[in-house]
Amino acid sequence: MELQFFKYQGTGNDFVIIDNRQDVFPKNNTKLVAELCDRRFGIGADGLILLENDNLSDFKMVYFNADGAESSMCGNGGRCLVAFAHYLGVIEKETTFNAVDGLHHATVEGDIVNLKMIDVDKIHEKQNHSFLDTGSPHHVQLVKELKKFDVQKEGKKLRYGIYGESGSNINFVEQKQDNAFDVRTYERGVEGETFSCGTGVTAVALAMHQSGKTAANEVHIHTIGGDLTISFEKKGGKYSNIFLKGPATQVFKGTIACSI
Ligand SMILES: N[C@@H](CCC[C@H](N)C(=O)O)C(=O)O
Repeated sequence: MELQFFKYQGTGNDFVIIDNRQDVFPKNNTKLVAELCDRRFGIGADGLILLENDNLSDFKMVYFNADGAESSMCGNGGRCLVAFAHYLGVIEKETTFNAVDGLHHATVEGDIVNLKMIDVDKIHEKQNHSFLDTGSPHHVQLVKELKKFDVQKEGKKLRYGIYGESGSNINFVEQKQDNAFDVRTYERGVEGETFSCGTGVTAVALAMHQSGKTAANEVHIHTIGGDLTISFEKKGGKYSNIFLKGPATQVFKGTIACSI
């Protein structure tokens, strides 16, 4: 059958998006998801997202990594799905939608989507890194000369080495100004470096604040694929009102033949 799809990107983190309100997509077909995300034999993407009906909110987000497995929250994917819902006319400029980590509020202004992330009250600070969950698990580590850093090799080593089979996403960070950081991320489920990771840069902003590298409540992050801003409040050891803001755009749409 012919499957209609849309391709979106948020700071270079790219996704195949499918309108699944009529329940047309076989969610348990891991092989099909991986094939659609394949950059040579499929459409090509870091992940695939379904937009579905939801009883509690405007729509539901179902996220799969490029390896075909359903996974935890994707921040850039969430921003792209909000842009898609706006394009479809499912929402106007404001929304609340349901995702694997709970309800998310978001606003759309042109191609800028501002997405509220889950509260964070646990940041594990180790000798040379931090670990926290911003909807997905993230290792955050400062390095020197980030541009030259071997993200693929070191990311892969840590992803399995410290965190076992379930793994973690691995973020390498270089501070540029008091409130500005460059970040490169190795994503589990993609098993390689992506151009940007939304839950990852959110984790970086909070970890840098918690460790005293910045006192700012609005942090600017530069990734390979573009710039994102993270704002938050901290009260009694808990980070809340965390917002991830940046561009999310439709790249192309089409149909693909698949045997489902
Ligand atoms: N690219 C994402 C993170 C996607 C989930 C991640 N690969 C995982 O399985 O933990 C983002 O923008 O947050």
